[in-house]
Amino acid sequence: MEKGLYVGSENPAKIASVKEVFGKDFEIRGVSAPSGVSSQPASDEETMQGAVNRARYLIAKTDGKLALGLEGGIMTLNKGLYLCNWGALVTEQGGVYLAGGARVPLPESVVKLLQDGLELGEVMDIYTKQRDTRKKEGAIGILTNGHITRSEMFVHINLMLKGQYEKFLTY
Ligand SMILES: O=P(O)(O)OP(=O)(O)OP(=O)(O)OC[C@H]1O[C@@H](n2cnc3c(O)ncnc32)[C@H](O)[C@@H]1O
Ligand SMILES: [Mg+2]
Repeated sequence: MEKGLYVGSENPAKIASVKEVFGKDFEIRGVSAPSGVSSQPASDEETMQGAVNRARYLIAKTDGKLALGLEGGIMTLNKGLYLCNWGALVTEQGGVYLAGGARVPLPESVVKLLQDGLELGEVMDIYTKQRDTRKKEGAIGILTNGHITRSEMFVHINLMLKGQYEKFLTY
């Protein structure tokens, strides 16, 4: 039987990114897992915690050899709001690997709607007049004119997680 890697999400953009990086060596299973933080994390700390919580939940609840949490959020820097993303890979033995993703400033029109209490996913749908932006190119795709999609951004995070995990195995 293939080794199982559980991803704490049913979002196709997240699952595709994990398949791309870990799919050769693991059977990838996407299942929703509670982040244990706000549905719209508002700092690096909270976003990272959401990723860790999702992964820890799945390593405890499943027979997976590895569990991976990916979390999107926003954070403040120099009075501006930025998109941020974190990934956490947790092993059966309880080891935790962390990696942070790309950050870009959020335009004022987006910030205004976030301050009204909307989630970034909802704001991006209003902004683009489309549905489910978060499952497609994501905020990062919209803000970078399609040069980096949400899935590609998570691929980068997953590669950083995979690399750290591999390094650990060879120590
Ligand atoms: O189903 P899950 O795995 O929860 O996936 P999600 O799309 O809701 O993503 P997160 O929970 O990781 O993100 C937290 C919130 O931030 C929003 N968000 C984060 N990154 C985004 C992106 O690149 N594009 C659109 N929305 C994003 C998302 O819609 C949520 O409201
Ligand atoms: Mg969510």
